[in-house]
Amino acid sequence: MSLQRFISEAISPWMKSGPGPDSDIVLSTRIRLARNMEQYPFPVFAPPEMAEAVLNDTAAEFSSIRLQTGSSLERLNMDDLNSNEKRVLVEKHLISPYLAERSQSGAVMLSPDESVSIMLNEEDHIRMQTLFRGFQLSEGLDFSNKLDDWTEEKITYAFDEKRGYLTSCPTNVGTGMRASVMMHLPALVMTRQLNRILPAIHQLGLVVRGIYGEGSEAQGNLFQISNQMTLGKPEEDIVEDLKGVVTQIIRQERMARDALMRSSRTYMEDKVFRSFGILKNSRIMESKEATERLSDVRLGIDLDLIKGISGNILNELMILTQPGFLRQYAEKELRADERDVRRAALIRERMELEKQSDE
Ligand SMILES: Nc1ncnc2c1ncn2[C@@H]1O[C@H](COP(=O)(O)OP(=O)(O)OP(=O)(O)O)[C@@H](O)[C@H]1O
Repeated sequence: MSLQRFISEAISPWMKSGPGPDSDIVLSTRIRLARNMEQYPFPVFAPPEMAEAVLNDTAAEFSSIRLQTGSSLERLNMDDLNSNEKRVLVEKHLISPYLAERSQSGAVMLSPDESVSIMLNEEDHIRMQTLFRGFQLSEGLDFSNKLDDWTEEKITYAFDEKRGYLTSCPTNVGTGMRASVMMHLPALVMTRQLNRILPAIHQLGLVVRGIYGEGSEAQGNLFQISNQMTLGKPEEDIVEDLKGVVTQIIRQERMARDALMRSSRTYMEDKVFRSFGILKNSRIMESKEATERLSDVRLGIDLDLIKGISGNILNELMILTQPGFLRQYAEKELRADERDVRRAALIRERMELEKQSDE
């Protein structure tokens, strides 16, 4: 396993193993735990030699983990990567932009299928991320708890009896957990119902973010919904509350899709097949248009209008057509207009491949 493997394919192996529960609407589930070591200052306050000690201590422990498949985690030091390699890892959601900027004493430990990513010396000493196909909050929490228990046997966490796990940012104190689902909600957007639902979600103590997390805009009708509160409730209750809200949203998105298909089937077919045709034929494609068209095609696949194309196309092409990946394939820096040409070519190529594999 090498760096090349992690940055050459847009779609992580964990995404490829078939659809997950409710994956017509929930693309993936993520659990993130923030943890710190008791004996060292938090990363923002740690002098370089202490940051290095944190990195060496934690990386040594995580290297000895054996996952269910018998595989181990691979360490990538930020120092050893060039800026585009880091950008690609950010585009794949495997590291944060913050870690990418922090070259000294920052690292990530990745499982071969990329479902486990542990950032070291990010905002906290340890940020453990686990990703799952579809809607799997309870399964995700179970697995993260196992990873956390295993780590806690080796590393003494900064923990306070009253406040729970101590973290750099006060918004993470307590459980240190963010549980989230990435949802594709085109019908709720089209019927303008999401504008009504979003404020209600906020009132329930949940956050809605775009595809690239905090501060990112919603693109391609993809919305990440996660817990805001980390204090005062056990992890299981936080996850149960989130599950309840997500289940409701799934129901409403399905009802909106059904209603649109009943009332405006021709309009829906036109929208889906028009985007499909444009993606298969364009010579210039801006990223905003690409994400919108890809969302239409994914909806077409989920409504069974488009057959023989994998539902993963949305996740894959959204990542593959980001600037870092495009640069990686071009093997040179690209201007924005050159990127648009390459993006269109890549999408056409990928669509052609899907067609061939269906024949
Ligand atoms: N359910 C999910 N499936 C796939 N990727 C996700 C999911 N949830 C979040 N992500 C990705 O994880 C990255 C981090 O997200 P975000 O900034 O929201 O979380 P965080 O780092 O845990 O946040 P914070 O530091 O604000 O607590 C982003 O790239 C985001 O798109």
